Amino acid sequence: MSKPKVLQLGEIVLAHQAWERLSEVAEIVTPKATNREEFIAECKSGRFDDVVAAYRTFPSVSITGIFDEELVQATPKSWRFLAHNGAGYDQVDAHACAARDPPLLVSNIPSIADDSTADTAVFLILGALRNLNPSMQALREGKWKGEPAPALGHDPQGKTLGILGMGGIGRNLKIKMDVFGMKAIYHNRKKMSEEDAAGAEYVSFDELLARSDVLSLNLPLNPKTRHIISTAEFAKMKKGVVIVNTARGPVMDEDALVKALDSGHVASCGLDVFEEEPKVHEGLIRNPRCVLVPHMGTWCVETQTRMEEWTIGNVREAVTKGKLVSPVPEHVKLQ
Ligand SMILES: O=CC(=O)O
Repeated sequence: MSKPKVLQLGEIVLAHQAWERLSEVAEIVTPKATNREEFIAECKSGRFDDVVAAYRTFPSVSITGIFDEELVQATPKSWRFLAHNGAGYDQVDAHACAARDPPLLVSNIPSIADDSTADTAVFLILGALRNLNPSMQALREGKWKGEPAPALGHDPQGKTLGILGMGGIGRNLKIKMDVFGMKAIYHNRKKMSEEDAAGAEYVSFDELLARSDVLSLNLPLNPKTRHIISTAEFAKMKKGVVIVNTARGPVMDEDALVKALDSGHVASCGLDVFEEEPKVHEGLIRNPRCVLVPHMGTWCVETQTRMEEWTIGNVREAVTKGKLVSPVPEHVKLQ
């Protein structure tokens, strides 16, 4: 009997053994396409007609484009599962996938990226709050601390950390920043149990904006959260607030952030994500008070290995048992 087919969209960099073991239960196929137009044509050509599940990475978007309605409608009906290697799945329209007949069920990686993403947020909070970037830049230019010396930074101890989007990463960050003496408040659509919020205080959105000394964005990107932080929201924040974003660039209006930085209303920021990656707003590049990291939140051997293994586990479950281990929340009830 022939094995079910798995479509590989993107490279396996670390979990080679798990990937090899997958070929005991599935035949791996790879696309010939090098861009979206070719990929859609390949889907329609019948070449993927026996594909049951696909493994996908973030960079594979350069071949397929966004998994939107148009692409989902071009996929063959045999293709029932899409295992995404990442926590955030804004490159995949989960609603369009659910609406297809039969649904194309999507999985992500649930908690594996929490530590490394929260660690990146800790780095950005400390870097932005302590104003470390100008002196680091000056040192590399042979100017020691720089002339004049940079403005003094601030200690985290006793400051209020506002977390917008208290999920696994927000909770992990809250616990880590307890050690630095920060008091955490959070806003979600719904209040969580004390235990899930790790003791952080629940506040309204406006109260979060008004009380935070450091505001950390930890919410997923979707049509409701796009530009959730813009001019009106900056106006409600304290003068001298520090903004940190390890979620997705488009949850914040970058133009509005640059204006708020230029006026001094926002003192500094730490960003791992940008609105139009890999493009970075000129107003952020020229401002030494911005600590900028090129989307490295999970860029660690251990985390990346576990992410690949987990995603391969989803593919394996799909082809052997006809279900996913960790479907995205919107698809839990569909399988
Ligand atoms: O950005 C990284 C992820 O969503 O896993």
